Amino acid sequence: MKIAILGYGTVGRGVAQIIEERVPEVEVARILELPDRLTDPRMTPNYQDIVDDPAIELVVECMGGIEPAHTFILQALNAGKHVVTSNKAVVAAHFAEFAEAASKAGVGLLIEASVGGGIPWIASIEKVRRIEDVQSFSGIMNGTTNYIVYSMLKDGADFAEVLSKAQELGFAERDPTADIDGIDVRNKTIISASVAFDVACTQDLPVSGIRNLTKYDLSLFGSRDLTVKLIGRGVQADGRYAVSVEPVAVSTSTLEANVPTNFNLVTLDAPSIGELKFYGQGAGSLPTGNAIVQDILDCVAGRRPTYDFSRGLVYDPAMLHGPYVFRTEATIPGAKFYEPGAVIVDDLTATQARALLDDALKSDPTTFMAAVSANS
Ligand SMILES: NC(=O)C1=CN([C@@H]2O[C@H](COP(=O)(O)OP(=O)(O)OC[C@H]3O[C@@H](n4cnc5c(N)ncnc54)[C@H](OP(=O)(O)O)[C@@H]3O)[C@@H](O)[C@H]2O)C=CC1
Ligand SMILES: N[C@@H](CC=O)C(=O)O
Repeated sequence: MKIAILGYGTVGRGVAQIIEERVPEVEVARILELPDRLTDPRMTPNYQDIVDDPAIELVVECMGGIEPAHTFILQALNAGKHVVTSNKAVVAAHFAEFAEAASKAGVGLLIEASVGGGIPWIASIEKVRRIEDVQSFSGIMNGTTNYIVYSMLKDGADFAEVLSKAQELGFAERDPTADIDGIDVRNKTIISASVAFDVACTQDLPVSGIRNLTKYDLSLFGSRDLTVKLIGRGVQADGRYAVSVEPVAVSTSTLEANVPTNFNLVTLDAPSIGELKFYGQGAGSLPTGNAIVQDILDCVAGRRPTYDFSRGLVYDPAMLHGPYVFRTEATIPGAKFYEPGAVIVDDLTATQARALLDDALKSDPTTFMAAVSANS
């Protein structure tokens, strides 16, 4: 199969390398590159050269961002080309539109690399769904923030210093605020919920990140045998669902607490299979490239995933609730002493907690908030 790669950066190069070294049945025939970087005869700065070429059967989009990725993906699908993408921002924003275009054109839309990098997460959700509903999912879906927390704890490193190291290593987003403010996990949570629950998941979910996490916060939780992880999660039951993204204080004895460096760990729960955990590299050139090449090979083998967002589950924020700790100088209504400088509110929904955090940030911009896991 002849394919084109849009965007020759960390992920695009990983895809090309894996295909060249290991997958002779696929040929990277064209690469969309910027006009000042045309170093290979396959490269073109003009997308029409790709979309109008009938020999190109599949387009890999790994440019990132919303536009022009959104337009290029739609043009490819409408031209009858399969699309494989790692771009969670554009999939989270336009999933239903892409799915409809792919279905109309009778082509594949494959998005494995958009969540969990090299981990076969989306394919596993789809496999579970052949038999039964996914009741819940949760996990560490962002390598950069896991790497930050891990390095702060292990090496006593400073937040900013580790973040720039994550950028150098190629797994932080171009705009790393997407990582540290939870936006990247929000996109991955939206995509996971869409596939797991058949919902056109709202973009308006409660999202908090680890921007204000300090070494003091880690020692505060550490004194109670807890550590902090940025967790995306979703739950559904009885025609309702809820999703959230927030720092969670988890027991140091859990698998989540012990996930090192930039690894991811995602979990799903379903009635007959029970709890399933998936661990691996959630980012990086070759792991992410590997997930894309797996999607390409699935497409060659005829796999055309279908996505159905018509189930009509109702969003119910009350489904996700529990205790929340705030390290702040602001006054938090209903809060009790937790540790010096920190208070706890016994039961809040994720949405209520996010609203309290917004209020607290007005008087103390350094406020940090974390949910306390039920297993702690
Ligand atoms: N890096 C990772 O580990 C992972 C990344 N992803 C996702 O994959 C996507 C790609 O990520 P990554 O490879 O890291 O990003 P990079 O920034 O390394 O690569 C993107 C490349 O696309 C180029 N590009 C952007 N717009 C255009 C355009 N209009 N025409 C031609 N080239 C263009 C960029 O050029 P320039 O730099 O000059 O703008 C850059 O070379 C993103 O959506 C990201 O979120 C998903 C999983 C893991
Ligand atoms: N920035 C992301 C890249 C992969 O999705 C991360 O750190 O996990």
